[in-house]
Amino acid sequence: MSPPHSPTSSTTPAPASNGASTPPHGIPDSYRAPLSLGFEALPGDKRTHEDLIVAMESCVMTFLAAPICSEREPATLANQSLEQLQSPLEYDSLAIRSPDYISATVPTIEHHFNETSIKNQELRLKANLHLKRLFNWVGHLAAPSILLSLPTCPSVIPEFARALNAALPLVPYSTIWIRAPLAEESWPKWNLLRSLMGQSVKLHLALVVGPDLPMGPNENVLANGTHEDLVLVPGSSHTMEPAWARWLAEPVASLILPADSFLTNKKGFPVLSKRHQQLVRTFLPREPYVLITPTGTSSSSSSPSSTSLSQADMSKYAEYIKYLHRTLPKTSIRDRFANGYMDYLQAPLQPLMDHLEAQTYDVFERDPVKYRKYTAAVAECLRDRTKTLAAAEMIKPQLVMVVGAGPRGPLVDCVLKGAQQAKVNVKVIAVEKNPNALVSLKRKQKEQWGEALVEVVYADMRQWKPKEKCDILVSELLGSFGDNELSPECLDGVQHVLKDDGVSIPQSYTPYLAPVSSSKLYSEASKLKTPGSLETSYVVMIRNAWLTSPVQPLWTFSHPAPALLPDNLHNERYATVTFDIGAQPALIHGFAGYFECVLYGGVTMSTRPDNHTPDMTSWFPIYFPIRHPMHVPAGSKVGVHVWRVTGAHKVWYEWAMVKPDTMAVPAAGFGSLIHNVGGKSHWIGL
Ligand SMILES: C[S@@+](CC[C@H](N)C(=O)[O-])C[C@H]1O[C@@H](n2cnc3c(N)ncnc32)[C@H](O)[C@@H]1O
Repeated sequence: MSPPHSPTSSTTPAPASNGASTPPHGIPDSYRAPLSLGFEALPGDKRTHEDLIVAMESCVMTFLAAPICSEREPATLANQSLEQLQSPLEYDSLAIRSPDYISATVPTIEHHFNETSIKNQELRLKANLHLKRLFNWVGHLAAPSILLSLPTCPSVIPEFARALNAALPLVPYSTIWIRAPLAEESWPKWNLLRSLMGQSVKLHLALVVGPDLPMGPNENVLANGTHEDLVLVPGSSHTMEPAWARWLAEPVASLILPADSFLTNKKGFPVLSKRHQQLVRTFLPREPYVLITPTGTSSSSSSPSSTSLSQADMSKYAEYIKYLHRTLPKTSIRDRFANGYMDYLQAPLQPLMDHLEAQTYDVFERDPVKYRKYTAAVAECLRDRTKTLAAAEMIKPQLVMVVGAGPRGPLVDCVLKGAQQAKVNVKVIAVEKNPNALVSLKRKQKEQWGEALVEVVYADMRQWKPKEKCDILVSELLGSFGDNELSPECLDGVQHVLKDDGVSIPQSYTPYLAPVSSSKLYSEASKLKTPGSLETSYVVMIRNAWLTSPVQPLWTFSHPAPALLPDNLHNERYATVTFDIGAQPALIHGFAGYFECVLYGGVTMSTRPDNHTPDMTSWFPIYFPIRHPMHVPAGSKVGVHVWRVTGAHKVWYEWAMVKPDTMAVPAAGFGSLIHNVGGKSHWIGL
């Protein structure tokens, strides 16, 4: 486990747990993410801003998107002079004229960046002036967001990116929503834009979910509408089609549903196809602004057409989306636990070097699943150890040592419960090095267990010299990456107390990893601005991300360790794993780590996304960033090299990502350099 620890940012709530975070309190079973639902008024709509707000409220919607200008923009700015575009806006030319209702309004802007304008110096200047003029007005109104379309032609994107960069300071309170169709060809363009803009955190996506949803080249939708080869949705137990998964890694602020993406049911009401429903249901828990837009925004176009929706129609669409939201599956225990901590980076705990706080232990103990697993493991182990004993020998209790017992000794309770289930006598010794935890542990011994049944010892397990050896050694010293809270080093130091045929629970553990694409995690780590923030691992409930390939194992630690070498050399590890990138190119931001643990025999615990122990909340995944996001083409490979290195007083990881098929020299843009050399940015104290 990893307990509560210092948050990496002062603005986010502080979490805690087994390499994990403090769970949110009091989220009811029925909790659902809130729904923000709005409609889009198109250019040329004659209604005033106030009329649109009234229409929005009468449909019980929460926001609207509407053009800033009252007239539809002509296709070019040829008829406007440079002087006109430099002068203040005319009151009559504006549709959004005051900050009234601005918090419920997303102004939309028709820009003029296209193949013609970028080749004509005057038109290019005009397109820039026009954008700045409107951004200036939006900045004046302090609108929370602005919506504008991704240029369709890739050659236009560098100029568009530069113009946006230049205009961003004019809208300090706004985020930019880039309207782009959810289509294969959109992603490289979006990726180019945000890369040119330096991964700006102000840039978000407004994804247009058109009538034709993309499908990967080798994918197959079965006759019953289900998909052959689903991928996991990070931070949940759900799956989705591979061609859509990459969008989960993007900062999707809004989901735009054009009216022509809906079908009409027998009663004449708009409904979505099964695939559309699955897609919308996957995104809804991420709380996007759902925007209904009139017919004509097909998946191949990023600009809306010009037919408005009647109020009666809008209400029908709104009702349907509300129905989808109402009927979302119940939030899982894990999701409720992690609510508010999704994508929130935390420094991994150091339970060996630091003394954990009371609140951290409280968090650990809120996960009944882990303790049920330990109880089952102890019971199975006790049965196995005693099945060949004669009745007379059964009278002598099995000696079980719980090392790192914590303040309330929940693992001691597991041992006693397991012994009861196995009908085997036990004697328990609980060892703890945290003096504050001893206070409550002693009290529990006195008031609940009794001194005859449970002995309490204040000691660092590595230096402890008990009089007798034990049958079973129980511990829980695991971090989000398995061995990253120094379970191997602690258990090596205490394995001399185990009889020759004694058993350690856990018996072994194995870290797993997968490349992760997540501009969110990367920008959160970059934002920290601490030296080495991109060479440090973070415990984080990963959600806004795409695992580009299935997880693979690195190495295994088994206990008792077969041989101990001087200077802890036997606990050094190196592994290299190669991942196939599927049918879509990706931008990799590092790798995500998990672990699997064999407690005893068939009793296991796992945080792997593909076989996570149901409802277990004790561990969040771990994120290892790379300094330079790595572009990988479809069908290529990514190699990850990880070292576990030990020194006299510390243990650390070093890592590098490379492209094994090109053998490109690691450098910015190709692959990462070796990170955290010598543990310079992050290490775990022995
Ligand atoms: C992750 S907590 C687990 C607490 C409790 N066993 C549970 O499962 O809820 C690990 C505990 O091991 C203790 N610990 C870590 N290293 C230790 C050492 N070398 N000797 C004794 N206790 C240690 C910590 O103080 C902490 O209480």
